Amino acid sequence: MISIKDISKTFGKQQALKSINLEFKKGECVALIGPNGSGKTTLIKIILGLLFPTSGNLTVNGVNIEKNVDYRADIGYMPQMSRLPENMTVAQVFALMKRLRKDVKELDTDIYEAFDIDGMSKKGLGKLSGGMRQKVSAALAFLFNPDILILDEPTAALDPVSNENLKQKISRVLADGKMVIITSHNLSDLDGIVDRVIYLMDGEVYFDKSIDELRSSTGEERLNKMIVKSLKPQLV
Ligand SMILES: Nc1ncnc2c1ncn2[C@@H]1O[C@H](COP(=O)(O)OP(=O)(O)OP(=O)(O)O)[C@@H](O)[C@H]1O
Repeated sequence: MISIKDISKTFGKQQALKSINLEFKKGECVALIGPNGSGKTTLIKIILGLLFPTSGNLTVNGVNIEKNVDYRADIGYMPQMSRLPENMTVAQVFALMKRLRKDVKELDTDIYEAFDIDGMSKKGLGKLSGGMRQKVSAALAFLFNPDILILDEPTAALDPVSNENLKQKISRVLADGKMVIITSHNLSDLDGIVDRVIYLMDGEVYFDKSIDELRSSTGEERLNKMIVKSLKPQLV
């Protein structure tokens, strides 16, 4: 579905990504984790076409993304910091997005309903709490039934019930054959939903392993313990 070949990205003298090679397949839920500044958001932005790589090649469903940007319609993105237009109400932003995506006939309103977006529809986006903003971003990410979901720290501001609602929704879309890439520093949020872990460090893939491999190599059941045991002692 997504094929990343030799992708590097530099910002001035800072090399944010160093020759990354990765393949993402249908139905996979991949955790993209690593320390602050390891390159997770840069990689996500490159997949989304929001940043161009300095070198390398990226194809989505076989199409080189530099040649065709239509692939973006197949990706639902929940950013770490949503840049929502502050002067619009919640209702207005959903109306606008629906007008822009008239091509999508079947909307997925599960998260919209679970998060009671109607209940905040008259509020201005600039007046929402952090958790409310995250709920609006999540509802928008799922709304147009994308094949690929990219969720950057999706649970950081969510209350426990909403967090659980989101996890259940992720499991359902995976069962439908969609692909999910998720980043989080809170590894317990990823327990039970991810089936592969990519650990980035200093812009490089430090390891890329399935949960089954991690379980058998570490003898642990919880993701955070698997990760700690998989890192060299000096890095823990
Ligand atoms: N627009 C930019 N200009 C200059 N440097 C940048 C820019 N964006 C990212 N970087 C640098 O690239 C490196 C990787 O940053 P990135 O945001 O991808 O890390 P991250 O793994 O997402 O971190 P975090 O866990 O803190 O969100 C960092 O050293 C960062 O300072």
